[in-house]
Amino acid sequence: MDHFIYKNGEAHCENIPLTEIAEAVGTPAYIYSRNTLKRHARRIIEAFSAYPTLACFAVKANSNLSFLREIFDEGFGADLVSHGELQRALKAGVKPHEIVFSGVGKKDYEIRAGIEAGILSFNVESSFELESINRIALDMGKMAPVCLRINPNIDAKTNPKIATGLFSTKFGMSEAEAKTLVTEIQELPGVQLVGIACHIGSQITDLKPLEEAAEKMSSIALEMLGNGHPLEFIDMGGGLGIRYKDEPDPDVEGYASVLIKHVQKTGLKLVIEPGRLLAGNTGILLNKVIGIKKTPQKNFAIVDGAMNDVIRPSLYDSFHDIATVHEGVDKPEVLYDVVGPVCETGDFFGKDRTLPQLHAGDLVFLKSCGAYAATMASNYNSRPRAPEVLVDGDKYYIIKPRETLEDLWRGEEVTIPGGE
Ligand SMILES: Cc1ncc(COP(=O)(O)O)c(C=O)c1O
Ligand SMILES: N[C@@H](CCCC[NH3+])C(=O)O
Repeated sequence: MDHFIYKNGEAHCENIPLTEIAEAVGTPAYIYSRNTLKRHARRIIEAFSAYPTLACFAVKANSNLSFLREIFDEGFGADLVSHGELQRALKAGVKPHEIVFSGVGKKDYEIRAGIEAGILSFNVESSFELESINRIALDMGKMAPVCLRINPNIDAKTNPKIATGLFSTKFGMSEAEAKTLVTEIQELPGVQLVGIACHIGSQITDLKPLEEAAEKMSSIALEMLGNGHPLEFIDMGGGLGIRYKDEPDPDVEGYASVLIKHVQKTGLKLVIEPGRLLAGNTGILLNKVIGIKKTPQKNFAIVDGAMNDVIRPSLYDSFHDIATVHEGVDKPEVLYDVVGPVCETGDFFGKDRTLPQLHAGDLVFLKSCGAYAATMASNYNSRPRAPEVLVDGDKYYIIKPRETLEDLWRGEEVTIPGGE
């Protein structure tokens, strides 16, 4: 979050005071630092430059078109999970042959669109999906590139809701099933094997499980290559975690070296799918205090952002740091639950947070909202989606305007015969 800094007692994103953005676009608003994003992207590319690697940004982390454009301009491909993400990535200028398409339940129209676009690979998660891809490709007179997503049964030591590499989850297939399917693929004229993939989870702060996965995947690849299966790459997924609270800063170079150490034994190209690592600490959600409510037990700071804007605290009990836009050095410190206006007890951004005393109208910001914030937003309680702003030095751009109240209502109603 190093491009969000206090100057003259007031928080800025790069050179722009957050108060200026609040005046221009209102609150709540997502604000991203372009230079932080560029720096993160370049650090990843540099860390993997010692080995032939394709870094595919996990579009689910942040699918704003301008945000994506910045990432693709730095040489990233895309990891996607839906037709919608495919369209957004293409619109933002990704090279189609640098796209991997993940997901346990791809529908026929999504598979067709991926084949039409000419993507690098479908990361196949089941035998039924392999059959669908083969059927659709043959129907289109094409051959679809596929990669088998293996579940390596490794504990990523992260929040269970975002762990994906254990057999108890719906993701991937066992090593045994993958070994059966690689042979079956030879009999399927509509698909061509290009690789194997895994993704063991998200917000992983220990390199050990990631290394264990790389070791396991490399040994599976060596065995498949030995049996004459023509692999081109190993896709190690994403997952390296960031600092939300007291986690270590991500060791991008250490991460690159543990993956490369094992994958290079196979001679295959490496694919990675980072999401949070690029985007998470590039952005904030700026909020205004609507009012302060005191009860015998608590002080509630009720802000205008809510769980529909950033759902991570409500959904995963995730910690996001909260700060005031004005430093408030001369103010007494008070313990607050920072909550939104949504009609749910679970609508909170932070509990028992010590902040300089707040009043209605004060601006507070929720940190680490560059990933899995705007993309997980909803219209719950019929609230409009917040705008997104990209700051670049002395300038800022509204890269998505606030949804208007009319947008929320328009085209929604179908009047049934006899209805009003
Ligand atoms: C298949 C796949 N790839 C990549 C990612 C991106 O993960 P992260 O944002 O933790 O890097 C995810 C999300 O967990 C995923 O499911
Ligand atoms: N949405 C999750 C992570 C992504 C999981 C995707 N497999 C989060 O906010 O942390």
